[in-house]
Amino acid sequence: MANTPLIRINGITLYFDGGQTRALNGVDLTIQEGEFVAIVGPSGSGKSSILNVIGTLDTPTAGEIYFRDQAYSTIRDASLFRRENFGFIFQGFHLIPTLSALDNVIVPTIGCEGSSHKARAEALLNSLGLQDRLDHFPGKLAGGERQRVAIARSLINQPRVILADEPTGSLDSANAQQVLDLLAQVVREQGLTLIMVTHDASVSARADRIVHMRDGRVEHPLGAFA
Ligand SMILES: Nc1ncnc2c1ncn2[C@@H]1O[C@H](COP(=O)(O)OP(=O)(O)OP(=O)(O)O)[C@@H](O)[C@H]1O
Repeated sequence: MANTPLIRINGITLYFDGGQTRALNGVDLTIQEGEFVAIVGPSGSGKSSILNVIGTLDTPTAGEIYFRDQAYSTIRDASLFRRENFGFIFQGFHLIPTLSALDNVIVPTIGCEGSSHKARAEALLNSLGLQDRLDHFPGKLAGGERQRVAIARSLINQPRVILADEPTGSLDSANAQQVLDLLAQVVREQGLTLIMVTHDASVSARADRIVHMRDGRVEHPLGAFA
């Protein structure tokens, strides 16, 4: 594991509703390259919010985030930065119902240069055991299969970090286990960093580190706050 953190979060605050709702309240957190970090905490504690600001889906109200040495406040093209560095996996899969599994995986490459996206998507789906499902629409796939398509989609642009928000939350325990095994395997093989929000203790138990959140802050051992 590298000594310089991959991601450094300094005093991040995030407000919604014109300042009426405080989702994050001074979060400090560092994440090393190659780490599997589980983010846990009560509902409303800011878990999804921290994932969203790391992934540039939300812009913090105050504070700074660094990716290696690049400060987020200096990023000119957030969607390019996001596409180059992050893959996203959501609890509800977020697949497009009118596209096949293969086309769903290709969606994040739209507008990108290069011609090998389809071959790469096929290879990813094959590696996730979906070689017989390439032409299936999401409605014809089981939940575990849908999430495997979503994992393939998250990997299509060769990101450095996977941000997963309750990826097993809609699956029964056998499928959850299988999806988690596949995700952990691919992350390990490719040396990716995995940041995962989860309510499931059997999922967080597999992480290198568990980050506890409460009231928009990272809770440290002994009840102290960062
Ligand atoms: N887009 C939004 N607009 C307004 N308020 C929001 C928005 N997103 C989150 N919030 C609020 O910010 C706070 C933190 O929400 P967040 O979704 O980050 O928590 P969470 O820990 O992920 O919760 P859960 O486990 O229920 O998903 C909550 O009070 C939530 O209602």
